[in-house]
Amino acid sequence: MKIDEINLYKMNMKMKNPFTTSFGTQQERLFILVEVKNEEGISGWGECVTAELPLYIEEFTDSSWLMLEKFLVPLLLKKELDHPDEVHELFRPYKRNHLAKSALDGAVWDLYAKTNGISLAEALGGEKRAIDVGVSLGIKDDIEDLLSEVKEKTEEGYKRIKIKIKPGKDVEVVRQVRERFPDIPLMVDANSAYTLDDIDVLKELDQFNLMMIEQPLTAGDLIDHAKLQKHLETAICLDESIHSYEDARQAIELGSGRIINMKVGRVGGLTEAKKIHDLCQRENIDMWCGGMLESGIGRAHNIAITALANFTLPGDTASSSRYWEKDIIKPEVVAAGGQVQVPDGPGIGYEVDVEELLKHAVEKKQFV
Ligand SMILES: O=C(O)CCC(=O)C1=CC=C[C@@H](O)[C@@H]1C(=O)O
Ligand SMILES: [Mg+2]
Repeated sequence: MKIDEINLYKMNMKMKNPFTTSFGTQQERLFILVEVKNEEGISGWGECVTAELPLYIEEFTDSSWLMLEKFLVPLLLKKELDHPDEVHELFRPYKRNHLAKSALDGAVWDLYAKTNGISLAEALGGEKRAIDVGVSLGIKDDIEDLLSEVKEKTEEGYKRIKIKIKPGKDVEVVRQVRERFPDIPLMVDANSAYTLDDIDVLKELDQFNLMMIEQPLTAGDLIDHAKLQKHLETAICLDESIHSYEDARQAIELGSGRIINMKVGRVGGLTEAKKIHDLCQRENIDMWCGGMLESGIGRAHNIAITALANFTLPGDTASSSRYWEKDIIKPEVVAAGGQVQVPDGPGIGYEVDVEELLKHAVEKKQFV
């Protein structure tokens, strides 16, 4: 397939509700969509899941826009490719910038699947017809707001509830959730808000039968997580510490955690995500697919990768309606009974609603 045209769209979409984590609050999502077209005019779509500020990772939307425009698009434009795996190799000379790389990687995978008349899930080797999904709840000022959201989402059938914690909003919050909901599958995500000095607080979480404690310590750390895991009954799940196959290999060897939250953007795309999946499958490391408050295009990619067998735990791919008044795909992603059906149409399996997309595009750039 020849990448004949590439379009970048800088998007500004307002989420229904603010989303608060240990490092800040988002409601206006400023991110990038990328479209790659072949000579027949077929489009593949990808999403660069940056935010306006570099709070979760060092990349941010304006930096990724520049990275795409100045370095990555010129490498890919007019290239003849046999397989999407070649994109990862093309981009290798430039360091990191994984969210930007992932957007183009994902768009080429979508185009490849479409031109071969298969679903993206099938192209990746996924066989699930439906995936189990959970939901990630932001930090709330009032515990009653959190408890009512846990009740609402549990009644909607989500297969697990993820709540955010940070110093001062941790043990007591989890205690009250557990007292109200003693049996629900429950996990916490600390977004690197703790250090080994907080080991006593983190050990107190062991009493709540949590599925996992996600990324308690510094982003990128493997050593201290390995030390901490030895003191915890609860599994540590790594998010911001796993940016590549190499990170995953070292984390497994060190015992830094027992679960990996796969975010396709964080690792630089579907090709690397698949490599990490296969490693975790060989090493019996549980995985699930994390979310980055994506639009429907990013959600579609998350559904496709989650169709692979070693995505053994419910991920963050909740319904479009949890985030958006109106998503930019048709149909929207719908979680029913804690499951999302894996589309079997070509590529991502959803139609991109370009008219709706353009309403939120604050900038567009075409490369031909
Ligand atoms: O997309 C979703 O619903 C998951 C959102 C979520 O939990 C996160 C999004 C982006 C970065 C982080 O704040 C956090 C995470 O760490 O998973
Ligand atoms: Mg996380």
